[in-house]
Amino acid sequence: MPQELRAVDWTGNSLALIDQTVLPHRTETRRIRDVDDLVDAIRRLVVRGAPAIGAAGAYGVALAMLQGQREGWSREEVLAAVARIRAARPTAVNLMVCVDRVLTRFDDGLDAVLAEAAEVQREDVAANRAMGAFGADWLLKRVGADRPLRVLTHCNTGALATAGWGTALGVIRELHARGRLEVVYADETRPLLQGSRLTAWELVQEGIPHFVQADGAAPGTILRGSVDAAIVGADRIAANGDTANKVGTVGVALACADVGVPFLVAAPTTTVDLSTATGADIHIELRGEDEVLEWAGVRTAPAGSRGHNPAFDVTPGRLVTGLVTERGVLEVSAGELPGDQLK
Ligand SMILES: CSC[C@H]1O[C@H](OP(=O)(O)O)[C@H](O)[C@@H]1O
Repeated sequence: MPQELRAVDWTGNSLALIDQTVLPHRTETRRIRDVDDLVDAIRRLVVRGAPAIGAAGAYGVALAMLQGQREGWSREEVLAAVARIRAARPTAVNLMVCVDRVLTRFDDGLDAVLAEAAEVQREDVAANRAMGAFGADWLLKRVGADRPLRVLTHCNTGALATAGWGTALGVIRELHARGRLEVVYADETRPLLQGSRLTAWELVQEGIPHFVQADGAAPGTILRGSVDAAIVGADRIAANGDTANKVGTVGVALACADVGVPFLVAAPTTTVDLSTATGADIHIELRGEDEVLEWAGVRTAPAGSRGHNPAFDVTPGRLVTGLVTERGVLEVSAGELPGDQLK
């Protein structure tokens, strides 16, 4: 079942990545043995989602060590290769945090690096399960437990985006498991359709009732009173609660604020970056123009049009009702996050 699938897995001498660029129509696994192939896989979103690319980066340290053994690299060349993995995408802080954590074991050897990477993966699944319970408890208490809930989500935050279970989709899974979920509105999430291709795939596999909707439908769905809450993931959370997440998220948050619908962000503490003061300091990845000018290789915009393609936007902390982490739910108001509860 999808919640148990592993978007990232270590095979003993290579990384096995579910190729998320071909889902839902094909389920294919890519075997990655070289650093350049891992960097490419992260950049093309073969593997994607902040915690999942964090796990891939963690095992990437071992991958660089093994390739270095095969190709006779110096220590400096191995570390330079790891730096390329660490820099493969700029916004999701999990990639840097997880690579840096595993690098602390570098001089203890390959087995120690692999053990640390496996711990990163185990901890992420445990964090997601805890978030699911905390988030479901909070929603049922806040919105009321007299009927099942209608929840909106954006992008994909499920098992595919993590080491397992999911963050925001993990909360949705928990509500479903408790019989407290009526329906999910899943934003298709242009331009790469993580919602209609990946979230929908995970929901269909588990029989979770849902609608796929255009991103542009989300504010109207919220303002018309069709959802009880919105819950999304995150790629980097600044010290004041400003949250970088898939582009289109801030529109959901603004609509929720306008009508008083709770807007929750679900993310492990590895996504919180207390060294980044505000959302203005978060590097937002600008991706290729063609992703918005064509689909499946077919040009949709006229020749002569340019594409503006920020992969993320920043939701101000003042719009975040609550931050769900493995430590519990923080009611976020404008101002500093309680760092002592997040690290
Ligand atoms: C569980 S974090 C998922 C997070 O990552 C996604 O971005 P991308 O698909 O570009 O890796 C999106 O922002 C999700 O909320």
